[in-house]
Amino acid sequence: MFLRNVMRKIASQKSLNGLAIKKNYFGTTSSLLDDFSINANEKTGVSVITMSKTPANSLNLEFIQELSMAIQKLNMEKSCRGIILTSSLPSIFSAGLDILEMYQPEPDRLEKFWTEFQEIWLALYSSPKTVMSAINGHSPAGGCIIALATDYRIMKPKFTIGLNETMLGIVAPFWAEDSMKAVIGQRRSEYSLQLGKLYTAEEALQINLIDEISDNPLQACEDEMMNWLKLPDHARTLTKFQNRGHIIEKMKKGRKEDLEKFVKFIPREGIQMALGTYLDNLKSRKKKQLKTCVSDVELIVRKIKYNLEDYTKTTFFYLGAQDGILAENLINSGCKKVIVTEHKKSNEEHLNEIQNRFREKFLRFTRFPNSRIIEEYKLDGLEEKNWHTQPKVAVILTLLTNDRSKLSLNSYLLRKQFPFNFGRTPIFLLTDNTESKVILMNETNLQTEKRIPSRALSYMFLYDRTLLAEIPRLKPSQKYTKLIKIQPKSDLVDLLYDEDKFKEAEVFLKHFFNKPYERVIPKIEKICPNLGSELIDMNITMLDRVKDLDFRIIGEIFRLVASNDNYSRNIIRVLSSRHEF
Ligand SMILES: CCCC/C=C/CC(=O)SCCNC(=O)CCNC(=O)[C@H](O)C(C)(C)COP(=O)(O)OP(=O)(O)OC[C@H]1O[C@@H](n2cnc3c(N)ncnc32)[C@H](O)[C@@H]1OP(=O)(O)O
Repeated sequence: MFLRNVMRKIASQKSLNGLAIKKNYFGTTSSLLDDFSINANEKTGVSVITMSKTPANSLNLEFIQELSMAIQKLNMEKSCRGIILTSSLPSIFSAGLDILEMYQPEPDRLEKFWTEFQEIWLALYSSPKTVMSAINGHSPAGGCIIALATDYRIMKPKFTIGLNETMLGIVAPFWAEDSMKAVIGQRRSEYSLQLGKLYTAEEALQINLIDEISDNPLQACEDEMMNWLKLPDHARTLTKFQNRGHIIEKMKKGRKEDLEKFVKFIPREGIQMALGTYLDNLKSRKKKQLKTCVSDVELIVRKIKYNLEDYTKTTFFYLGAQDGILAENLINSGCKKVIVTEHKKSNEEHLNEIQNRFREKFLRFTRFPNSRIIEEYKLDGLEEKNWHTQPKVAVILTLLTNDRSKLSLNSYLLRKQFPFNFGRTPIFLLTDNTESKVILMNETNLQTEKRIPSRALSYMFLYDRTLLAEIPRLKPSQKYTKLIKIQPKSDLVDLLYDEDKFKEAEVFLKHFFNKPYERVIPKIEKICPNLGSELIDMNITMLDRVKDLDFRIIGEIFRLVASNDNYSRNIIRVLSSRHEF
């Protein structure tokens, strides 16, 4: 019966659940929420679905709904022969179900959530296409369930995978368990599930939970896919269903009961307590916790790769102050320097209040040119003209805005009135408002303006990669790809997240900072003739001035410098090992 249905579906390729099939689906499309994109290759018939829901590709209701819909569409698309699932996040394939959907849930949403999860599993497990997972990061629980629903799994070394539900005090659904058994066998499955085992890729390969290990799982999947696609689709698909039919039938028969069980089980007090504790542990695992954290900063911190402590010694520019709350929080959480820029008279009172409260911590408190800020610069003993030069090391723009008109205002101000020449200064964007990311789009237009050369912007994007991934409603085909293109080197992105490289740079810089710049540069130039001029070019000439800036940030700049032209990254290592510094 089941096979007959499958045959019918393959033969007709008619719409499923009323979904329309697009005439031509080749090229790249992205989900409405931009949580994933699909790249359909016309030549091979293979579609790559790349999940990009920061921070962890955790599966919430909306994400599952959209993903499921996309998979169902591909399942019906004649010209699609293979699907590869992967992730754009640097270390997570999928963190499984979004725990927040299960913690203190709303009954209706909880029901929908589980129904959709069942649906996506069915769409994958019973897909007539060849489906593969390029598991390029951790893949616990629901992430593993998704991977198990595909036909072939290739994983990057060192990351972990497994059905760890018992660790959360919950139980994997019977259909996930069945698919696990089908892959690794009854005994191993029972053992793994009861203990909530998470396996490294190497261990997972040993027990056949994955099929291969590769440093580039996506490429490896694409290569492997070609072998699968050599076979006639109908024969391969029918064989798949012969193998999986009983599991799919069992799931379909039991899904209503499974749903009832889930919606009863999850809200139970004991389960909620277990989930709450698990969530707390997940959060407290973070090495660096914010001491002071109110909602807006918390929001910001969720959206950036590094947490606020990484920025606390950095100079902040605070544009378009609405109420100064972010400035306060930055200061409370240890920020050494805050520069507040304000253009509106109406906010003056509040800003004055902040200034008074945190006077000793404010290096500069300013408004835009033509207002009395300039005098305040002078109060600080700095010449106005100095502030019309490029900021030395790092600028963090915090664009606190609530609506579009303010966005464009900020953008306008940044372009027309901001007194600094950003030059090559790395720019971080810190925001509490997803909409404000649109500002970046506006700023791309500024590439044509001398004031903010594209290189500065490219740094902004480097640092801002995770933010960009979150931009809602921004279609890759439009501005996003444009942004990506102006990254000077894509491998730099990886470098920025490489802890070891950070350390190297830090060691070097600690030596460096103990010496006056004039004495250091000639020595550097002996080893590397161009580095000194690069530094000057980058305006890091007054090292005594930037002494107290975060080493990590300066380290990043060094690595950017070092990796740019003819410098080898080893320079940093060589320099740091020389004790005369
Ligand atoms: C009858 C009931 C059946 C129920 C079936 C359930 C199946 C499930 O999928 S339950 C979900 C189980 N998932 C997990 O246990 C994974 C938990 N996450 C992790 O272990 C780690 O996050 C990771 C190994 C995946 C990645 O570690 P990494 O250090 O790289 O990142 P983190 O800093 O831990 O995470 C980043 C960020 O994301 C939040 N987060 C992670 N996982 C989830 C999740 N599943 N749901 C919601 N949020 C998640 C994490 O808290 C971090 O957020 P903050 O930056 O705000 O702290």
